[in-house]
Amino acid sequence: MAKPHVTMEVGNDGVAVVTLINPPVNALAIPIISGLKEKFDEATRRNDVKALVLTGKGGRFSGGFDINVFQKVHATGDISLVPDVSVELVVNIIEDCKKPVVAAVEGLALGGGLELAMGCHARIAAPKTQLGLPELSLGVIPGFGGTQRLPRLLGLSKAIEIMLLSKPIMSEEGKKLGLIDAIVPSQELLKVSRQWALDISERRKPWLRSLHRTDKIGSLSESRDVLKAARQQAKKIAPNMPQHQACLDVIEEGIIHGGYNGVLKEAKVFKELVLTETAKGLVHIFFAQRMTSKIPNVTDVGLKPRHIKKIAIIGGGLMGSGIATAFIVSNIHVVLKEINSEYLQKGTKTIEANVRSLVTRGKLTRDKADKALSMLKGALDYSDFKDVDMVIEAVIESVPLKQKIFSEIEKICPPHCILATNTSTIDLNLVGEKTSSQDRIIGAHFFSPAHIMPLLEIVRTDKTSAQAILDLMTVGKTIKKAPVVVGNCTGFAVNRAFFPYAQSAQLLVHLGVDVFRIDRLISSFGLPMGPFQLQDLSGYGIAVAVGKEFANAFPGRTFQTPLVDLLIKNGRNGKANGKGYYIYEKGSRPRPDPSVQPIIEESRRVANIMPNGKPINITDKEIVEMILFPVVNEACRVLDEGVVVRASDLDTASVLGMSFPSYRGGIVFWADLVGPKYVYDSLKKWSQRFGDFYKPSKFLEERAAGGIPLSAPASSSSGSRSRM
Ligand SMILES: C[C@H](O)CC(=O)SCCNC(=O)CCNC(=O)[C@H](O)C(C)(C)COP(=O)(O)OP(=O)(O)OC[C@H]1O[C@@H](n2cnc3c(N)ncnc32)[C@H](O)[C@@H]1OP(=O)(O)O
Repeated sequence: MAKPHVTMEVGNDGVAVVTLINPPVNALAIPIISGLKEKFDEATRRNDVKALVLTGKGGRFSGGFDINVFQKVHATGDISLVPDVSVELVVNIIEDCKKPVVAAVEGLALGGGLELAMGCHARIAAPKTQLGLPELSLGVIPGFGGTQRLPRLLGLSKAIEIMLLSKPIMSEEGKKLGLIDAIVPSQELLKVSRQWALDISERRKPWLRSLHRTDKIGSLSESRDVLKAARQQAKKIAPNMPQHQACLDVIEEGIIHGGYNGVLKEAKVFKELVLTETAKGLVHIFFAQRMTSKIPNVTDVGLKPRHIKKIAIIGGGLMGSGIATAFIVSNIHVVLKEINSEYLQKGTKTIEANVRSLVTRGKLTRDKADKALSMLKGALDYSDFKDVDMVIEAVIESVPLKQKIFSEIEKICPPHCILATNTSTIDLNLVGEKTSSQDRIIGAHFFSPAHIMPLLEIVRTDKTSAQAILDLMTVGKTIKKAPVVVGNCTGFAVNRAFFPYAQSAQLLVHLGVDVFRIDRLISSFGLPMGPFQLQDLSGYGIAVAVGKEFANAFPGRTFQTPLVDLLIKNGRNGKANGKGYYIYEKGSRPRPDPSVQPIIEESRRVANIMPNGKPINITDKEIVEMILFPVVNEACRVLDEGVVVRASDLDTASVLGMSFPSYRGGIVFWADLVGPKYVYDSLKKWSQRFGDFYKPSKFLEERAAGGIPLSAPASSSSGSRSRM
């Protein structure tokens, strides 16, 4: 592949077209930035150049500054790797250029890409071009003048919304708001941009420098009101992250002291933010998510994904109907099979409600909702299975039932059909034991609610074919899931690594710690809710069933709580019946229920594990660590057994499947920041006090002793096995 570079072609009309070339997204790598300086310098000096057009090759203007540079800064701590672009290039060379510069924008202009375009004197875009400043989602702020120019081009409120939410707009909206000067068909983009540039040079069109504009900013007091409201919003949406408030401070600087001072402050704050742990975590997750689509011997052996047009789902319960929803809204035909018409009707109703809720939340238009529902067909037998490309079984967790279903569908479905199960715990070899189609058997483990949660764990056995894995990965992306390929074991990667999460919380309660204190602390750490509220939400039946599975699979390191059974005995079933640890009332947030205390007390008496019968004394920090370090410990076993291809896959899976905060980089990345030795020492100390639940794994012990990060590849410590 050619190295990133910039070209310049000067036409007979006197327009120099400067083109960014760095496929696939023309990221602004260091050679691109130096190439831009060079070409602009040449164009300014040449007498035959009257005006410039800046564009990107391959139908995409630019995806922004090269994020690999951030990764290098994080690895080395050397911030000087980030070049000075905002003043040197965007202000001095582009915006203050003596010849007019027009940006010809197509496909996408994100981050630094849009910032370059905003430094130009006009912007012409192709239809449906994405425009945005998503830097906050990487833990930084726009650093090439975006915090100053965006508000000046389209007004403060909208600019803040685009930056705080990291949400791009389309060029059509950009045109209405004033960010884009004209929208023209892709094939005319360069022609119109050239003419526009000449028109500016001949004063037929205005020569505008965005940084100098004030017409859209409003009065100082209006701006302060907008900023105040935005600060409140930022506190809510990003409580543990520094970049949102920092972005607003920098915008304010520009409003009070002028755009140029704003740019100077922006450059300083940008560099400070690059070095934060938040930026490290978010940049790590950016690349980790993209790595999940690279599976050795699957995605690198020249296989072509087959097109999946029609699928069948067996079981219309909560999971089955959620999965069906995910497929039909992506225009894939679904046959939903149930055992009787009552269950089928129930499943269909749930799907309709799911689709309606997507419309209500603005995620789907009414037309698309109608189209989606027309892709669904109910069935009570297998007659519609003859031409399906994939079956996903989503019935209750019963081995004999699943075995029966798989031997039936093997006979009825076409030979290319993928036979998938949505089991969350059962060994896939058992599921497929009664078939001779082991190569087509695969796990498609969705997370509830399946039409919303982004993770799809693709579980493979030793016998699953590479083609089946590739097909499921591909259709997974079509239905907008993030597929992570994992190996076969109880709980697979996510539920396996996180089973100690709920159990450790239960253990702490039985050592005398308050349920609601635990939930508050875990929420403050950054998970959307604590373990007890989560248990209320997912229902106690699941907690009991899953608890048993893990106790059987991993005896000696599970805590079997008496509390859930007692809650059920007392008529509580969590959110489902409005009574759990919390009280659930329509229209109000869940409130801690004081009447649950006597049940907790009874459970403590039954478990009888408090040292000397007294509650333990424990700090807030210890509570968080005693809940999350056992997860790290199990994650170590997942890594050691090769259940994931690489440690960063478990990071992605923890963020997308368990809502572990992305700004902490995922479970393994976070543990490496905390330090394997510290995690090991803490677990060791607790195991001596509270038993084997906390006993450090061999993998953790070795890594801690050797000073090796948990994320280092398997060969970094001895004895790792592989299930992949
Ligand atoms: C100073 C400035 O203000 C700071 C900045 O500009 S920071 C950067 C701001 N820009 C962004 O956040 C955009 C990040 N990129 C994206 O959101 C998406 O990649 C995209 C919408 C541009 C394209 O999405 P999509 O077509 O699905 O392709 P996707 O798989 O994500 O990316 C394709 C490849 O480009 C790479 N890439 C995308 N944007 C990149 C960037 N800004 N820098 C480096 N590499 C980038 C990806 O890592 C991926 O590489 P791979 O093929 O080796 O895995």
